[in-house]
Amino acid sequence: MTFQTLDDLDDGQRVLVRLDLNSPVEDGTVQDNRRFDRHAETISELVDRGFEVAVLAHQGRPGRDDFVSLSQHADILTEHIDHDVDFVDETYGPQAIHDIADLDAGDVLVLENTRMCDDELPEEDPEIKSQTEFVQTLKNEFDAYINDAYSAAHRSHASLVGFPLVMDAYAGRVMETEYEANTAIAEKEFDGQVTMVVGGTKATDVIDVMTHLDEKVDDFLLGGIAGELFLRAAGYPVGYDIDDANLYDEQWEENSEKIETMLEDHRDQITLAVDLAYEDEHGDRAEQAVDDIDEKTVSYLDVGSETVMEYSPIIRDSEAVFVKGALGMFEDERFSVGTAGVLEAIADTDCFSVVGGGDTSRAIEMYGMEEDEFGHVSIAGGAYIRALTGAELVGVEVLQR
Ligand SMILES: Nc1ncnc2c1ncn2[C@@H]1O[C@H](COP(=O)(O)OP(=O)(O)O)[C@@H](O)[C@H]1O
Ligand SMILES: O=C(OP(=O)(O)O)[C@H](O)COP(=O)(O)O
Repeated sequence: MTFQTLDDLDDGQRVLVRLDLNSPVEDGTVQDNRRFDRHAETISELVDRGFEVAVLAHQGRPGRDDFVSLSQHADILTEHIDHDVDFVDETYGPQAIHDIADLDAGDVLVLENTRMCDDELPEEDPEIKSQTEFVQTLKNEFDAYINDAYSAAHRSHASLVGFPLVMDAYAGRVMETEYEANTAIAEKEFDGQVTMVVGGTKATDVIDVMTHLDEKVDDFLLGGIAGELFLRAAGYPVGYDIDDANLYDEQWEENSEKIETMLEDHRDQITLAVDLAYEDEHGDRAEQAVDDIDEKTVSYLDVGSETVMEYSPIIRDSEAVFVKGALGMFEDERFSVGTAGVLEAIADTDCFSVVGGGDTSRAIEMYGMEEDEFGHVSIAGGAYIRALTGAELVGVEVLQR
């Protein structure tokens, strides 16, 4: 490992710490999850060592329902570290600078959602990000920058790649452990069948990575939004938006060519759902074989039971299984059949497994499984599958300079 860690940092300094607290939001309420647990270890260590700590993090994407303030995150973090965490509703404005100046040893202050600043997005070269007003203003307030956000390290955003170019930069404990685990996993070789379960809502991330994993992975089992897009490419009348959610059409525009090429060149490596589940007029789960769908009139929220029956033996025969993204909206028990079914099949075998994703890893406890039934549970989704390809993550690269 070539980056500096908290072991290289003298106690008691004023530090700017980038966490990934990006969480599911239900009806405006931020849901506690494994990311808080893991980052709490880094923050607790900094508090115990007398650092003055300001936290940078993002939540959601502009224009989506999950794009909310970090005020609730500060409260959740308080519970996890059993120590007061303050919040200021600015990222680098005058009030934020004032509150940062007021920090004493052991204080923790969460700054507002980085994605509320114009400079944070879009993805640009680290050099450009390092010159933004956001980075240039905050850098003067701190002795060092710590990046603990491995799960966001595939994004070239200001708060992730700008600071290491203009400040002393270190990896936090989560960055360190996730980097070590995922790099070792990427280097593993398997004699037997390697399976990747691909779901979730961020189809663009997974499709891009799938095109680089076709030699490493023998079988991709599809579900979630990516699964429906693949079904669309295979000629089924699904995989487009029928409401305001904007889950499918934009990602279809971005990826349709890649999906069609994957289907043409690697059809034998791709297993698609044979049935899908939706909410019927009584509010119950109903299932429909994909061959019987003439027109998409409902939102499909899970893969069906037949699909789980087809995926389970493939998992049982695998030497390694990688999961990225949920097969359905598992937070609602009616639509947990696909995600819980696949995770249970993995837990029941002695294959090597990795379950990744801030959201997906929540399903483990939610459906009565234990973390130690899996080889590695990563709080990263897109970052970990990108690491599997052997590619460096931009946020890690800048720490290694
Ligand atoms: N068919 C679907 N419709 C709506 N949401 C879905 C569907 N399938 C999966 N999801 C949602 O995907 C989320 C996980 O997406 P994503 O962020 O890509 O994965 P992760 O957080 O695991 O990286 C879950 O919260 C789940 O509710
Ligand atoms: O949740 C995240 O990624 P993940 O869903 O792939 O685990 C990261 O916080 C990155 O968020 P983004 O995909 O909105 O850039």
